[in-house]
Amino acid sequence: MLRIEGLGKRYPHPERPVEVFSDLALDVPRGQFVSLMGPSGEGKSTLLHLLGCLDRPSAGRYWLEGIEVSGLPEEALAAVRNRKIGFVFQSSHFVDYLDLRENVALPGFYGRDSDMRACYARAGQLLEDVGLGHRLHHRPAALSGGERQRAAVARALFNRPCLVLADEPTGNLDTENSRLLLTRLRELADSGITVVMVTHDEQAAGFADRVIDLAAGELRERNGALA
Ligand SMILES: Nc1ncnc2c1ncn2[C@@H]1O[C@H](COP(=O)(O)OP(=O)(O)OP(=O)(O)O)[C@@H](O)[C@H]1O
Repeated sequence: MLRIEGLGKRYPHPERPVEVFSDLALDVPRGQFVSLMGPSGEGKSTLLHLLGCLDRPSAGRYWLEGIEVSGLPEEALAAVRNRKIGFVFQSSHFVDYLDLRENVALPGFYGRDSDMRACYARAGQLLEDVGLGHRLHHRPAALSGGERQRAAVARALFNRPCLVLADEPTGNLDTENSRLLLTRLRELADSGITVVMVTHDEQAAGFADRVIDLAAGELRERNGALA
């Protein structure tokens, strides 16, 4: 479902370019939940950005659902990003003057689906699925951190992505809110959506099917095998 080969990323700098990694390989089947761990500064977020088509690799190739996205022009890449990938970050930002349901429906207004009633119905259902059905008309600022992160998952799912990328999604959450969020990510994977999550938290990683460390420019499976 997701495959990278010889993937490299170098951030340019006039004096000292930063070579984060130069040759990563990884294969993730559909519906697998992968936790990406490893020491700080080794390139986990960088890799997640590449997988999310938010940035381009300096070397190597990337396929998503059989399409080589690393070779696509900017417009096509943006279409892949919008249609196939959902994002959840450590601190999720919402549009303050829109209510929760409008925020979750927002990706639909930019996309193919311009039927606003259908968009709102879908947003409402997604919020219901994360236990926020009673907060549809609340402003994002009125929500707790845990509720906001769950709403972020609802928003990430709006365009029916095949891949959800999460960068330390439980970083600011307590144990119970982390559990709720991770349970939802687990359910997504079980329903066939591929999930890649960066985390520093061993307990969070335990919700995944597979734990991979990124260190010293290499991806290494927790069982010791090279990814
Ligand atoms: N835009 C940039 N320009 C230059 N260097 C960058 C840029 N973004 C990241 N880096 C560097 O790339 C390396 C990897 O950063 P990245 O944020 O991917 O690591 P990480 O493993 O996610 O770290 P952490 O666990 O602390 O979040 C770091 O040395 C960082 O300083």
